[in-house]
Amino acid sequence: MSAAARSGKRLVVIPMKDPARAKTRLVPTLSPERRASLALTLFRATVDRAQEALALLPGGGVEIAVVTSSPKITRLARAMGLILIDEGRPRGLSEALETAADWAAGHGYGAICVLPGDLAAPKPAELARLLAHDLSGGQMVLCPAEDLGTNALLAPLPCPFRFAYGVKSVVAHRQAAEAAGLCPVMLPLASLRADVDTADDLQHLLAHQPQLLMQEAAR
Ligand SMILES: Nc1nc2c(ncn2[C@@H]2O[C@H](COP(=O)(O)OP(=O)(O)OP(=O)(O)O)[C@@H](O)[C@H]2O)c(=O)[nH]1
Ligand SMILES: O=C(O)[C@H](O)COP(=O)(O)O
Repeated sequence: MSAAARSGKRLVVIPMKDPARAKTRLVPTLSPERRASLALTLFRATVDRAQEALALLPGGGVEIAVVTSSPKITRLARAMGLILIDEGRPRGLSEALETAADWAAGHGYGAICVLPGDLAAPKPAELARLLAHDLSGGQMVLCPAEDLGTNALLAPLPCPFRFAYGVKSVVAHRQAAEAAGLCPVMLPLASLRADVDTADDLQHLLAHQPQLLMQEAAR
């Protein structure tokens, strides 16, 4: 497909570390094997939900990519039929996403939607609502996490501000987008408020989505 034909298209980008280096906040709670397994479970669940969301959208204007430096995630993403973006040497989440946004702009996509790979249970209908959001009038969209992280972001390409993932990043992203002349819209989607970072998040997942962890054990 030519760049011109893609300009109305949107790219969902899921950033993913190597599972062996992931979920370090759970070091006191889980063994290295279980941390890696949890990271993979959450990644697969996020991809599945994103694929279900795409099926709800008419017209096929959205594709899914993974940005990673991990050989294991590269193999898995290929097997899942996803677009692969090589982040090169790992330099952090915002830098990996800058690489992905540059790649997407260079390949003619008109907008990027960043979804972290550790969302516990995003609802496909809510993801579809985000992915279909109108970006006319310079809008961009932020879905805040409970802890004021950024659990989803939809921005036009080329992206006129730099990513600022980290503590209270939704505030930083809002300010950066405004400073770049965009109009940030806060979209507090209920199923995108939680990700799985801490032992408390994991307890919540076990209490409310035990089937997610059982599916992985059965693989
Ligand atoms: N490609 C890429 N993805 C990253 C990087 N850092 C974090 N991620 C991904 O971004 C999402 C949110 O990551 P974090 O919560 O910051 O990291 P985590 O490994 O899940 O957990 P912690 O180690 O406890 O911070 C997850 O899908 C991570 O795999 C990075 O440097 N490169
Ligand atoms: O800005 C953020 O949301 C975080 O850096 C990435 O998400 P998490 O650490 O809350 O998973």
